Amino acid sequence: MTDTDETPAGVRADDTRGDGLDARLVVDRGSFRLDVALTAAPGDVVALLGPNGAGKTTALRALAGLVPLTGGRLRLDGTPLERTPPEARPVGVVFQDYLLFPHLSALDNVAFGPRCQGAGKAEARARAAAWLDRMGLADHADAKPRRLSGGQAQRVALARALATRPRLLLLDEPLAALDARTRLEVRAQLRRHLAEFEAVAVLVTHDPLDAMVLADRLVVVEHGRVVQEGAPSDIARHPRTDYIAQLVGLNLYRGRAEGHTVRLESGPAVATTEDLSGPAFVAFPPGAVTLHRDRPTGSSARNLWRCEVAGLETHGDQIRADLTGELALAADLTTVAAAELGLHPGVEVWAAVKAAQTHAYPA
Ligand SMILES: Nc1ncnc2c1ncn2[C@@H]1O[C@H](COP(=O)(O)OP(=O)(O)OP(=O)(O)O)[C@@H](O)[C@H]1O
Repeated sequence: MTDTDETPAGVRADDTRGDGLDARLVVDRGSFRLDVALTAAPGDVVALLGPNGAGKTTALRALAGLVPLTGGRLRLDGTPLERTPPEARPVGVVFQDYLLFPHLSALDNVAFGPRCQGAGKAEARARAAAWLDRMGLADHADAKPRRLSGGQAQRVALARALATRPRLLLLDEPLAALDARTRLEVRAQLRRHLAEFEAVAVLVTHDPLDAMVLADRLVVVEHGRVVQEGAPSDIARHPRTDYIAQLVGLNLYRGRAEGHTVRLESGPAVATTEDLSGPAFVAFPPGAVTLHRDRPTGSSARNLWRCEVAGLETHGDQIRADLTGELALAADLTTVAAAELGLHPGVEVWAAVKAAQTHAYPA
């Protein structure tokens, strides 16, 4: 081990966290240094989020063994992997452009992993067929990648990664190659597959919505360092940097859509302009919320909630208010507006959001 493998105070040096991922990834690339600690329990979906050049892909490649660690540690289910070559790691990777073998059918692409792990041809193909079936692609088993749509190719790539029964699933910008409409559909499917996945999944994205919808926990990386991590809603309401306030500035809730309304799992209903039915997410930016001390009259906003100010934080020339009450949400307002409203923790406010400023997505 190198001198960068420090043990945090209070943690025993031989504590290997038997289950899941326990990593501190230190990678030097010229003048760039990545130094990121990542831990996750089986079943966790962690999103690495950050701007271009932050080091997300480097972290993912280090987990896969495609770039060597300069220092730190990498343990999966208690087993050190630093010296294990990529092909021998129990790790499945879905690359951004999928990297399917063009000359192989979808079935043989998926069977490739189990074959490499020593499965016989028939068994590998049977496993591959079962995965394609699970992905709703049984009818496309014989298709070559060029005949698959973007969404289908993405599912084949996911099936190929999962067919090896990885203990760590890595996804590099899994939705980036898709057009906006396909993306909605594939995001919802990917979310379901990740929810069923029993080991650790780490995905890299610079799309905050993908990160918030797909992951249980966000790890925000800037300049090779973790600047904040936590549950998506906590980060949105308590961003630690101006950059994160802008990046993860999204109020996002789960519920059930019926026409132009999404009834939230815990809380009120949110009016939207989208017409959906079934499980859905609904989101709106903190800037779309207007706050009032008295119940507004004559407002065209269809969404109106009684809230209390839990906290206020300044980000640049904006103030982010953390609100609790009928609905927990973040609201951005100017410092002048905050002063005029006399906002401080404990003050009761009405929060209004126009239906046109919310967006609903299938979940
Ligand atoms: N092969 C390489 N050799 C040297 N430096 C590299 C190499 N690949 C990436 N880097 C540098 O490492 C840093 C992190 O890059 P990385 O691709 O990990 O960032 P990222 O967060 O994934 O960005 P993006 O969202 O643009 O993909 C950048 O400063 C980049 O210039």
